[in-house]
Amino acid sequence: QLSYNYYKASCPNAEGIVRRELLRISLLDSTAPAAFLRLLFHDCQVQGCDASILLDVHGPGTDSEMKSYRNFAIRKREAVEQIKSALEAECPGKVSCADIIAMAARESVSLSGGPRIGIPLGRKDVRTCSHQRADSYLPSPSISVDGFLQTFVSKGMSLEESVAILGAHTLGVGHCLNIVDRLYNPAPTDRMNIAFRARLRLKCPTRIPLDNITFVSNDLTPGIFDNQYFVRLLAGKGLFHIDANIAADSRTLPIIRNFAADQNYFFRVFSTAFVKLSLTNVLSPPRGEVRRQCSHVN
Ligand code: HEM
Ligand SMILES: [Ca+2]
Ligand SMILES: [Ca+2]
Repeated sequence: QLSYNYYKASCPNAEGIVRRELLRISLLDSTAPAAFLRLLFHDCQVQGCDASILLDVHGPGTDSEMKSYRNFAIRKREAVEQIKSALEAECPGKVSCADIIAMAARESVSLSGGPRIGIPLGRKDVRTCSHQRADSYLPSPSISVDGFLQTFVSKGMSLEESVAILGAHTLGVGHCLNIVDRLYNPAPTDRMNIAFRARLRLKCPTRIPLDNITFVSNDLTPGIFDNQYFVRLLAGKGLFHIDANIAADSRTLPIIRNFAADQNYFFRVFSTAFVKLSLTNVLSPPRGEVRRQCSHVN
């Protein structure tokens, strides 16, 4: 059973240690918070929030999810291991890797200027993973609005919460290979701002896969958790198909307008959406374990 004070007796300073380590990591690499936030989504979206994405073991039925092309540019798995080591030093065998991913994502949001979000803890770590499952459950950047809504409504989110959670794209970057089709072969319905497209073409000069080394930021303030992402969507400056598509859909457009106009409102809805994301199909005893090392089952 999850609860807000799960580690009160077994590791009272768990959240403080995660915050301290995350700060240390982010001071060395200011792009780390974006990576941690994406990591939570990519963990929870495949099997549930169970740290399956951290497993390295390659054996029968346990291919690392990192083999999936959908996990392209996932970063900071090794930094989760660093946080884990700090926790093991203080309270060995107590804090699960799944909880560390959730806490690190939560701290990343507030560290970047976003809302402080309370999340229940007590997730356990899974013993299996499959890269095929990652292939089929992680969404493509050109997913339809219907597919996008289904993904999040199935986690108990409202329409508003589904739009808010995509506001995570206020942080971080996208690689050219994920946007070149919009730059060089756009659908007639694609309403990307013309000046924006011209600028992106300069940053992504060719459409060949070499472009996996070039990237552009998700919004103008990729290190700040704010509502700029929604402001930019209204100006035709969304990066990926799905970003642009929700700005062109009559169900989601009014919500984007509200978030662009009122950052506090976005923060409130994002917070409840974040909690729901972090509770996707969690394991609690007798299922699951607390790994000693996040990259390996015990
Ligand atoms: C239908 C849903 C989604 C799609 C299709 C999608 C797609 C993408 C793509 C293609 C990238 C760029 C990867 C790259 O080229 O480096 C990206 C980055 C990112 N996504 Fe999403 N995403 C979705 C939902 C989410 C959610 C729910 C979150 C978090 C709660 C999230 C957080 C992020 C972050 C923070 C980045 C930047 C990562 C970095 O800078 O390392 N995304 N997303
Ligand atoms: Ca998972
Ligand atoms: Ca931003």
